[in-house]
Amino acid sequence: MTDPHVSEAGPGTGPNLVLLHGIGGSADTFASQFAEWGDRLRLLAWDAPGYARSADPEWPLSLDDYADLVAALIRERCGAAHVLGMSWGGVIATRLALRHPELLRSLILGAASVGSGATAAGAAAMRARATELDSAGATAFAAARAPKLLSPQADPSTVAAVAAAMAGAIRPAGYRSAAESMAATDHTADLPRIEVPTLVLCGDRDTVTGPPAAQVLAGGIPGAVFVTLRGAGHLANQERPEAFGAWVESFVHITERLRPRVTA
Ligand SMILES: O=C(O)CC1=CCC(=O)O1
Repeated sequence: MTDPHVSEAGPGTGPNLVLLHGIGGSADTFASQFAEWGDRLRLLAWDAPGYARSADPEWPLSLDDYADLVAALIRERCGAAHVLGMSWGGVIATRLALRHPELLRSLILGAASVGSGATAAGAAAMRARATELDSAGATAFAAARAPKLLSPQADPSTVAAVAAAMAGAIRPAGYRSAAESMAATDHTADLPRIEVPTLVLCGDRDTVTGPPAAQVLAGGIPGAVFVTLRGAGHLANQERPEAFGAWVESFVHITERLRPRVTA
């Protein structure tokens, strides 16, 4: 497989922050974070295989495959990193923390869940999405999906921008592979094994995963910090970038100070 596209910014000295987009996104859905942090954090955001500028996967990838690709990216580009995943990206980041904990300085989960495989209905709904994309096409699919990802207060121009970005990012091969990896995953029993400092964020107006799914993560991961962002829907990093950014940047710097653990 050809290497996925990675958008990069920031000082080579770090701290390094890897950004993993959701199932309807791309590296560009972190535009606000690039604008805010680009001069003080080293940012690396991929277009997952089959999304935006990255080539389609030759076969469907498992969640282990996605996590191992991110692990390879971190090893090649920066050695170790803070990892922020939104939604599906958060599910990949969780698997990365389980499989390659030595590569993570911290784990930051935005609008994430344990995976759609936690319930049979969730898994079926996720698989049905890929079929819907096949039949509707990217533009109509994204136009229908975008309003559900923002709070009811979001202005129409934000909804239109989210729809346009999604339509430009998604293709059937990438989306189907992502949806299948979500549908096949339930991390509930694995959460207590996560040893990486973890921040869980979610918008209080998120009706896709929302506070209940975030609370399962925060309750299951030892020592996790849990933050609810008022007025944000599922795409909290796009809808409330200032509040989202303040929490994430603060957590990155706090966890940087946890190391090295030098004994006196
Ligand atoms: O498109 C959506 O419904 C939002 C979403 C679910 C999983 C993910 O990554 O994004």
